[in-house]
Amino acid sequence: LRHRHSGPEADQLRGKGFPLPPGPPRLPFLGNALSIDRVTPWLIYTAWAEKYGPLVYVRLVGKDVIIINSEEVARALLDERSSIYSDRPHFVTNEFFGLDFNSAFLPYGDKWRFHRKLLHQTFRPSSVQDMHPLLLRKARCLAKAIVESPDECLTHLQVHAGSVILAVVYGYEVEPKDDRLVHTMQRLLTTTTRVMTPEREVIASAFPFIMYIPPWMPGSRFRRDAYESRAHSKESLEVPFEWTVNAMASGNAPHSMVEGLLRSYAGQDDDYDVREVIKAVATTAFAAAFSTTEGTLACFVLAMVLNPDVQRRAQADIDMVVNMDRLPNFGDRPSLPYIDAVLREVMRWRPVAPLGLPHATSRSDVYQGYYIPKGAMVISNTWAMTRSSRYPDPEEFIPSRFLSESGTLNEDEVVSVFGGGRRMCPGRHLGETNAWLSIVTLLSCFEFSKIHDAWSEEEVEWENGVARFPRPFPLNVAPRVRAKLLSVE
Ligand code: HEM
Repeated sequence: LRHRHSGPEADQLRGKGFPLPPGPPRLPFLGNALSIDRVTPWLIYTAWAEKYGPLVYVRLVGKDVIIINSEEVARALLDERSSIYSDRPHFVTNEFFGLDFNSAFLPYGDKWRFHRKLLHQTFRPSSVQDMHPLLLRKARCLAKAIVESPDECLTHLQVHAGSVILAVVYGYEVEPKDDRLVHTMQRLLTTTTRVMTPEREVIASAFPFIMYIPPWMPGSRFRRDAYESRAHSKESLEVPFEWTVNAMASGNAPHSMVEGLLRSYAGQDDDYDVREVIKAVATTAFAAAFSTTEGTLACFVLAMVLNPDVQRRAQADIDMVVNMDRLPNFGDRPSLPYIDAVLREVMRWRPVAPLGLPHATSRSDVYQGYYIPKGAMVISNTWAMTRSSRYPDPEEFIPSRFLSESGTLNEDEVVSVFGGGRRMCPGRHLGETNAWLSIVTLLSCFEFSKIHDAWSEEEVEWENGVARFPRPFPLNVAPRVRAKLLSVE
């Protein structure tokens, strides 16, 4: 976290006697940050919420950290005071590991604004609508792959996630197995997860010299990791981008984010090197979409395995609306509110980003009498928000909580899972449109069930990297009648 000292304005507020929000007692340097359960910190933050309320202050390794535990406070601060709450904390490891190209880590300012503009151009609702034919084709490919090897169902979800985003961003069609570009891009995510740990950030910011230890000295692992990470980062920025540039040069590039942006910015002078920005937003989109998409679908399959009644009801609805001689498509969406309710409940029940991405304050503030320092890291605890009193029995999977009495969808779109304010996920329309189609296609073609009655969620291991979601777990996948349609498509 870059040290943004409290300025005169902050001192004035502090001088007026506003207290910091309540929180746990001050904890020792290093000790506390490292003792916070790194695997599931949101559980500790949620326990603090019960004790201290919706706004918690904690000082972690010498930094101010504000934790927002309720949607009401998130809206009041992240949305309504977005000019203060839209910065990101500065992690020294981002630059060191070559990850500072990522739009999601940029400080609030003009450069970030330009990235957001390009992201919006590609992922706004009307552009996502143009992607419908591509998404339909991909959902059917996924279903076909599962028919062919149902035992690898969860791996197919991963391939599907990569395949959709590489087609959308670069116009690239992946090979069904061992695709070179998928490996390149996956390497970036694996390295990011391995090197970008809170421990490393704590160590690097406390002992910056560790980043300059020569490769032959003890303790140089840090630096060797950095070489590797920077190489992967460069590769994932350059290789797929070059693929699209070459495809454009040969006149057969399909429409994609990179192709569209290169065309619309061709010959335009700007304050930024537009080609470099296009590379950066493209790799960012891949990194942000891949695990969140795979994760949402893996949580969906887990929910179906654990809740056969929900699965039956969802399938009954589909079978009523969609004739057995065809597969569902986007036109069916308004007639299938329960499927949207299932999707919302998946995102609420096991949010793939339980703490979102941290924001930071760009100036000090006072909220409900509490002083919020400038430069504080602001964590939006989505886990707590998706377990609020608005959702009785929050650990139960109950899609009907999103339906009104007449069976239509209610107003609650669980927006907290996409973050808030000006930093809210720009890929949410694509994320949820693709998830809806994948879910409805899977439900129409397959029945998912436990391998035996005693199997429970406790046996699931969780991926805790860029996103949180179940690692492949054993399950039965049986084709339904509609799966036959896939072979004639
Ligand atoms: C279900 C799927 C997804 C979920 C749950 C999700 C969730 C999130 C969350 C919680 C954030 C942090 C927001 C904040 O700081 O307040 C975020 C940021 C972001 N997401 Fe997503 N996301 C999903 C899919 C996608 C997709 C498909 C893309 C791109 C195509 C994408 C691109 C981004 C980008 C670029 C950011 C950084 C925004 C910024 O810093 O300005 N996401 N997402």
